[in-house]
Amino acid sequence: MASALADPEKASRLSVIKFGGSVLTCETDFRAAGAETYRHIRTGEKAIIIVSAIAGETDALLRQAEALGGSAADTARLVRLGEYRSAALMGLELARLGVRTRVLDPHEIGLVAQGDPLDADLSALDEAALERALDDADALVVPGFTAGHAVHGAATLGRGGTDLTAVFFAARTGADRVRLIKDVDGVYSEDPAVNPKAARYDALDYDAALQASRGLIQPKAIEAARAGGVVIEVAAMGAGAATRIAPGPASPGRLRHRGPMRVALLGCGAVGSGVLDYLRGHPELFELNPVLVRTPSRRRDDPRAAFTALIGEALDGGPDLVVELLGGADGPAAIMQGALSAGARVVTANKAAVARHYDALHAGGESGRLAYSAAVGGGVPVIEHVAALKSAGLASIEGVMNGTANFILDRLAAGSEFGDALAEAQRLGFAEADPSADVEGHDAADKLSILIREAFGVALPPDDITKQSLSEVSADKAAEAAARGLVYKQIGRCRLAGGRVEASVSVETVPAGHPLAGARNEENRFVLTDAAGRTRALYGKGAGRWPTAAAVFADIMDMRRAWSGDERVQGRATVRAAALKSA
Ligand SMILES: NC(=O)C1=CN([C@@H]2O[C@H](COP(=O)(O)OP(=O)(O)OC[C@H]3O[C@@H](n4cnc5c(N)ncnc54)[C@H](O)[C@@H]3O)[C@@H](O)[C@H]2O)C=CC1
Ligand SMILES: N[C@@H](CC=O)C(=O)O
Repeated sequence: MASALADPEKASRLSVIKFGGSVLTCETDFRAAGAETYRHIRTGEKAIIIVSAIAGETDALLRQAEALGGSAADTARLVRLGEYRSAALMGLELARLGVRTRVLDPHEIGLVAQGDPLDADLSALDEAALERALDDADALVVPGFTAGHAVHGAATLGRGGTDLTAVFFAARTGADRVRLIKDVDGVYSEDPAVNPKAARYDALDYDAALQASRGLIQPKAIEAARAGGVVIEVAAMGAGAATRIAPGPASPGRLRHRGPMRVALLGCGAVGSGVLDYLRGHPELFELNPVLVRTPSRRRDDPRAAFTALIGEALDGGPDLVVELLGGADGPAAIMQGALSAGARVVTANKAAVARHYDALHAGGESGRLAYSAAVGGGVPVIEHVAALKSAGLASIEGVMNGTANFILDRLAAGSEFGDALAEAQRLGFAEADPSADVEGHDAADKLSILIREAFGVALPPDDITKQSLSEVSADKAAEAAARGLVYKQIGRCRLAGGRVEASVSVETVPAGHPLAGARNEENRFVLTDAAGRTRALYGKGAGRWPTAAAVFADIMDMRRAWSGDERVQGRATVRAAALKSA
């Protein structure tokens, strides 16, 4: 099918992901759905997210319509509200993580159906409108199950119709992946909740899928996939493996279930507390040791976990995974080295420890056992992009890479006092425990030092990077700059010149039209440039509980998949050199 999105480079980086009512059982489930979406975005994919109503809402709305006894078209108008609500909740969750997101109602993208208004078939989509929306967003959220209707104004697509919406979008956009997220890890010969001995399939053709997946996938969606040549993946939240529904022979495949991974969480502050919530959302995947905090007595009323001040208790029994979120450099680095030597995997957001102990933390460690995506950029997946674009020959990186500094400068520009702006950044959980790290540029230098390692393989300790302090900037100076069309920014820069790396953290004014000038609040921005002058810009939230915890949790889920042998998951290589734009 012809499509404005059929450009192979764009289409191969586009996923359609559908979250059904079995995984959206209550409002807190949107947190897990957001984390699942972020996992795709951070590998460089764009995603169209199709959502169902929260479980039970459609039935309740149908009962309400039935009691009133209106027309089919008015029933469709009422029943669609469950999906509209889910789309809004998903948009809010993704925005909280800093994912550039747009929620689109059917009329904004010309999504139209025909036939019975309560069991309609999708017939039209304005692909050009969708492509325009994708230009400025990494995730588009669309309510499933509903569309406009030329005759009746509104329609729903029959039970399970969100599957049909997802397949229709995949067919029309040329996306190479449509993933239906369910509460099972694939299609079984029968419902495994009823018959635990039912056989799971790795692959099924469309006819076999129609037989096996009754009650799991809407039959109209399977027929639409067959007609549109769409490969459907059916998977559980967070899983790599999926059942693929595509032309070809059926292939049974039982997954190896390893049970919960034992996790030691060290630190439960701004970031650790968010990570604890994510971990608790998956009791089937993670078993928590007592969480390391300074004062367990202050946690008496926190029912989420057991707490301890003793590192020995936190690491008791040799956990499979250590998540370090303490802050500081030497102490945490020693703990992480010990854990790696003992064979554990380690995830951290600690840039000071990684920058200062890079060699020790990478020495002897099996590759892939240490991950620190959140250490640079918070929720902006800059380390992933640098790793993937390295082969294109990166020449320089510049960016706003400290959320607190950017937040303060933004507030100064709005007339706030320096002290008030800093206090607010601390209250919001952006600042380091010692905020002079943010203000004096040490934190940005730590991040730059890590990026230099990842991009150029060169060791440049953070202490050797020149820095400028923010403290010279005031509201008056910011106002003077604004009158001249300039904006103050703290900018980290590094570039490879004649085999040597030059790097600095400066506080300077840039013209309002500069790519870094528009960074607002705690936002981070990065511009990666290759030797041919092609650039790639990355934007997102660089600090704060949820964006950072989502990045940490994405690393944790990668570790869990590797640990359990569930590695059939898209990797970092999804970000391609083609993602670089000519200047
Ligand atoms: N807050 C943010 O936006 C981001 C933070 N990070 C990094 O994540 C890490 C954690 O940051 P936050 O959660 O913001 O810090 P935080 O200060 O809010 O939390 C750290 C927690 O660990 C506890 N802690 C420290 N040393 C301890 C020890 N020896 N024993 C027991 N408890 C101890 C502290 O009491 C505190 O509750 C840091 O390395 C930070 O640089 C990275 C990206 C963003
Ligand atoms: N203090 C840091 C936290 C994230 O790395 C910042 O403000 O950027």
